[in-house]
Amino acid sequence: MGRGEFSNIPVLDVSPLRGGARLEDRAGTVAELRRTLETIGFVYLADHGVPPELGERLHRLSVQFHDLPAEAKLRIRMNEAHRGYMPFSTSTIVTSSVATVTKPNQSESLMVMHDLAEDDPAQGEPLQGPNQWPAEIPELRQAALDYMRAMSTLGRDMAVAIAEALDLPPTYFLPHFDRPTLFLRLLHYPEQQREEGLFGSAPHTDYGFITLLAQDSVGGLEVRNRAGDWIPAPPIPNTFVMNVGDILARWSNDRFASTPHRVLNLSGRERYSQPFFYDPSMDTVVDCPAALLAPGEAPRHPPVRYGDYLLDRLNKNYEYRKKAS
Ligand SMILES: O=C(O)CCC(=O)C(=O)O
Ligand SMILES: [Fe+2]
Repeated sequence: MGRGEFSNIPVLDVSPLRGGARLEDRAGTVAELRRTLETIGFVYLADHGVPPELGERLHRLSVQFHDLPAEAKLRIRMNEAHRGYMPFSTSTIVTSSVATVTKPNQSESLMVMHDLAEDDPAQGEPLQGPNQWPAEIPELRQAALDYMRAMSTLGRDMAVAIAEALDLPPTYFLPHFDRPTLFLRLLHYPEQQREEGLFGSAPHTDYGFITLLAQDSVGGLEVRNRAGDWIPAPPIPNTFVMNVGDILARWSNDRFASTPHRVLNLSGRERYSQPFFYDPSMDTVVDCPAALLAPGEAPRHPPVRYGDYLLDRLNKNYEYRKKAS
């Protein structure tokens, strides 16, 4: 199967990739992971070790949050540190390499990032600041933090497996995730009409390393193959959809595919989803490992500091940041 040639997204049992499994038990799963990240860039993770109650609890609280009156949500409107509530019609993906996007996404969301202690020396640096929690739902904070912790364990397991899939030492990426940049986005998509150029989430690729998505039972996520067909990525209970982001594609010298996807919620129901973006430390320099290059071959991209790259993308795509940049 060549790059982009797919008509469905496979389910991978990743229990052999969880911490502690022996190398010889991992080889088959790693090979399958390599194949699917090269050709599709998307895969469902089954038997991933994240307790289902954590995601279910967060989902219930996300529904409660989005049910709050607009004034309550707007009290925690997104801050300069990229944490808080994003109302409808405030993000337009102008950096999309995939489509000319002009209509804002039909979604609202609460953005949570890695939590910083008040006395953390990084406080005040770009994207390092306080999370904002709704006073009306005090349980949300702990539920989100518990979920992010469990998902970070899975993210780290996947970073090890991804290194193996690239024939790098298993620990290759770990120093780059010393202080990982984490985003948990609690998204709400109202039902929408079919209309030219109107999307819950317009066609885009993700910025970061990997995305681990939990979605409810409604469906609407679609992934583009090489022929230009949009392949559904329907909900499968107790799995996450994992996909390769642009910075992993770049790190891998484009061996792994950061594949365009979109959300269209034509179901007639409200849709909720919880993508978790597991990204490297802000200070990490993303540079193609020499081991991925043939003798004399040049890397396809110059090295970039992840934090600089990320700020550039965010400044272009989010209304609230445009004035500042
Ligand atoms: O809600 C979804 O299913 C996908 C969301 C997404 O693609 C994103 O937030 O990057
Ligand atoms: Fe995405």
